[in-house]
Amino acid sequence: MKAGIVRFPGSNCDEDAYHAIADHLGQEAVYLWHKDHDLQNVDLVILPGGFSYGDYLRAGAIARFSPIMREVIAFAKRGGPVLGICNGFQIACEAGLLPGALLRNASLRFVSAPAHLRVESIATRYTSQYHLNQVISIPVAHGDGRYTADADTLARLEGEGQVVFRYVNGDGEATAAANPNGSLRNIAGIVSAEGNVLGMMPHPERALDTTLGSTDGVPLFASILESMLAEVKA
Ligand SMILES: NC(=O)CC[C@H](N)C(=O)O
Repeated sequence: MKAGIVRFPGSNCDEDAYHAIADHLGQEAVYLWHKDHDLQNVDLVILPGGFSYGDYLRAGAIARFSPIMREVIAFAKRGGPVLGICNGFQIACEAGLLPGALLRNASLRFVSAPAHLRVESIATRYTSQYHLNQVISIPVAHGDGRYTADADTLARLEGEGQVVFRYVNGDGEATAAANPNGSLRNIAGIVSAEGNVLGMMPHPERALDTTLGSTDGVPLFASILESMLAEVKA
């Protein structure tokens, strides 16, 4: 598998994403500069976390117009897998690859803390290696993570099983206190209707080593590889 990690001015989780692919999965990883027009035949695009363009206007609102995004959007429309983490989720929403938007945290504060998530769907290429309803610990670090969408979109996401991760407490309950940013329905991550684009505010690439406090991000990257291998065999 060859993964492309997009670097925007202000990306700061690009090297962590590279580390996840190259060192944990042992797969090829390349950086894709935001001004490039060529995806270099990658099998997976990662839109990493950070503060692209300093989050000016709105997080992700400028990055969405970077030249590489035209290629990323075309890749996604062809069914190519795109993983948007944190700022990458914001960019994916701004680019129309995922429905809804990420607003300023309800607290108006940047939040950096471990968060419990419940895995709401294992029928995705990103979560097949988890158990359904598994409660995992993945860190969040954002100022603009409050997921919002209109009522029809929310109903569709819930009805079609597109809500993939929800903020919960340690007992797996989606309470208001467990919600770090005020996201509607405690939504932490969603997948596109076609299943190829996943956006999530928490950082699975920061939960791959025991020294960092959690290895609960490992199954996410393992799921991606597993789905690629299954496609090669098919
Ligand atoms: N770590 C991240 O990607 C978070 C940055 C993001 N732009 C924010 O909401 O603050």
